[in-house]
Amino acid sequence: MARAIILMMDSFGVGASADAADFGDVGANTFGHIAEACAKGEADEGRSGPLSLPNLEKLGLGLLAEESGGERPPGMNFNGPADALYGYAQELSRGKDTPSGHWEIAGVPVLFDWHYFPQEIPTFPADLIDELIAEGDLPGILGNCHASGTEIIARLGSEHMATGKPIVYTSADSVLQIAAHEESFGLERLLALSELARKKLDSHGLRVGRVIARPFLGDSPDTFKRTGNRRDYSVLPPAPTVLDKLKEAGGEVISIGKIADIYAQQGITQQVKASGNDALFDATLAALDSAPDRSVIFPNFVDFDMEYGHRRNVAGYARALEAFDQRLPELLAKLKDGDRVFITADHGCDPTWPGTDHTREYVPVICFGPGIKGGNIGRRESFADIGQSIAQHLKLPPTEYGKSFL
Ligand SMILES: O=P(O)(O)O[C@H]1O[C@H](CO)[C@@H](O)[C@H]1O
Ligand SMILES: [Mn+2]
Ligand SMILES: [Mn+2]
Repeated sequence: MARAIILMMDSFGVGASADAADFGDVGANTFGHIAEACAKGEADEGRSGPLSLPNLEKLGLGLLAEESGGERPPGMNFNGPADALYGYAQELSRGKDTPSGHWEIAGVPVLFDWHYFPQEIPTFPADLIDELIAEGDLPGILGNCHASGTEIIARLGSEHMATGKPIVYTSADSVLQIAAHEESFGLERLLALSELARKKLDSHGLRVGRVIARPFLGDSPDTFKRTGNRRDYSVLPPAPTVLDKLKEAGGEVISIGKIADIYAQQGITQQVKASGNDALFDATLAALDSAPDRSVIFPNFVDFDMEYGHRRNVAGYARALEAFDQRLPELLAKLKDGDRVFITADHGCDPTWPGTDHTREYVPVICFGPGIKGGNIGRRESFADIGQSIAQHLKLPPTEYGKSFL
């Protein structure tokens, strides 16, 4: 049995990378700053005291974070030896966005520049929006600016419901996001409009990473809440990833949560939907019971990023980390000979950092499984080392980028 399980802790950075200055992120450290706030008693909502991650610590998380961030995050007292291979990786891709991070982990760094919308109002090109309004049969749009997704539905949600104009916005990422009410506007209509926006961007030659449909419910700024029916419409990865190689070889690639969307359905053989970190973990455990030899089981734990990182909610992020840590023994108990678990992240999103966007950081690289001897694998030059290690483990043709640590 040879299987790979990739636990993607979306946005769990472990310290500003060497090129963080290019992104205005020198000093950012998602993990380090959460641990500091916890140690100071500043993250006591729904939890209390120093950050407690005993299971991740035994896998080398504190040890690797000391190297990547320059000091041991407070609360991390385990001195080894670790039960896992542990290190950290810098990103070759030029963006600190979700597709870049994910594709690079699967062996395909993004070496071109995405199209980003300017910090102006209106932010989107007039001809693009005119076509979207005409072909989408809309009375107009709201927003047309940079925004945080929860803030903009609180501000414009009521006007949206009254006028039927969808809220179209972007962020520091290469994204066009459309928020609309699931009932008053309609979920199917929102998804169709998002697909249309994807086609329009492509036909205008704009290399925008993703169109994201952001459905929400509620009837007032206090009750508006985004639902689990979010959909991402990504461009295709520029080259075959290790997932494509496994699918091609007849293996199973099981997407749990938004993975399939992030890879634009490429190289995916099964899709499991789940919303929220706990349900995603449950689905991962269920997949472990059924996945055959030569499988990749790939969940994305999106709450870290979407619910806490972007919302700059330190206590919430700490709670989610502790909850994730507490579930790891369930996963360990299910591993079979030949299983290799990889724990990593796609970028940072330091909840103590100014603004609401991602931060350019190193990501953790942890690998363990039955019979594996732990040890320090140091600083990896690309996230692609994970893809290459998976290619080797599953006896697939090598990926173009990355060095195996197995
Ligand atoms: O503020 P919200 O809508 O959550 O947007 C965030 O989510 C997007 C996709 O992950 C990112 O581009 C980021 O800006
Ligand atoms: Mn992400
Ligand atoms: Mn994000």
